[in-house]
Amino acid sequence: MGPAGTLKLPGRSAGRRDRSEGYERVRRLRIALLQWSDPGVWRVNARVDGIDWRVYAIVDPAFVTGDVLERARALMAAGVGVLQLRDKRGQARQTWELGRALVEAAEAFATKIVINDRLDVALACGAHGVHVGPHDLSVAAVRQVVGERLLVGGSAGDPQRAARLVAQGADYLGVGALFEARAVKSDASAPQGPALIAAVRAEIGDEVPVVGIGGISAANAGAVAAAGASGVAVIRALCGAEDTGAATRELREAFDSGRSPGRAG
Ligand SMILES: Cc1ncc(COP(=O)(O)OP(=O)(O)O)c(N)n1
Ligand SMILES: Cc1nc(C(=O)O)sc1CCOP(=O)(O)O
Ligand SMILES: [Mg+2]
Repeated sequence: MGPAGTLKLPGRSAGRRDRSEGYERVRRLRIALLQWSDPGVWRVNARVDGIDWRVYAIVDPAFVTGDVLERARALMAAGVGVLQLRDKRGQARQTWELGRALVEAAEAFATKIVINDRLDVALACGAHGVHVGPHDLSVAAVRQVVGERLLVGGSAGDPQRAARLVAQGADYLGVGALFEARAVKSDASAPQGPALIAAVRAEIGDEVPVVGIGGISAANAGAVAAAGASGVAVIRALCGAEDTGAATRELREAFDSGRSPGRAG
């Protein structure tokens, strides 16, 4: 264990604040060189590299119009890089069954399946990853259980928490709420705007992919990209869309329109 409960991990052994300045400079230079030699590709680790983060779909059965599995398949067919199952209905059996169906469906696509909140369900259904927030298991605790096996995402509402999560071994961060989202998540913060993404980037640099979340649609995805996000995590604009494929494409195009050239996907 490192200071303040952070775990010492192979390859990413300590948080930014625990490292010497010299080590930090060399590490940043290495990342910058790798990114420069092949822009558009993350070089964090094998779980993260090569994932298209631009559209991170969150399938929440409470907000899906129509059949959940059909909606998820349409999202995968439309090329979402990551699909999170956010099932707040509270029955592990139900979530596990849906999770298994998603994992099976994803075999035909390049989509990574992430389970929200529940590490046990993520492991049991063979998902690629798990996402945890401030009221779930900590990123450090999840990492201790899964080692390098699973993609581990964490929620950050401010730059300091973002840095702590990276130090604990988070593979990526969900950062919000950028726009109004309290109709979906009653304890979401008031809108922080895309400036929150810029503040997180200023704190953690390009260490891990960062997806913005909260009230994101094609109308504001470009601003989220321009602030330095790797992608947008979205529930309503995808789960409630009449045409899933068209909504996904619009979101991706809007995100691309705000992106700086060379930023890793
Ligand atoms: C990608 C992504 N980012 C943030 C969240 C929110 O997680 P959390 O704060 O644990 O809230 P719930 O979604 O569990 O209500 C997320 N799910 N995904
Ligand atoms: C699940 C979630 N987490 C948030 C956070 O701020 O961490 S906001 C949010 C809801 C996102 O739904 P929509 O895309 O429909 O606004
Ligand atoms: Mg959670």
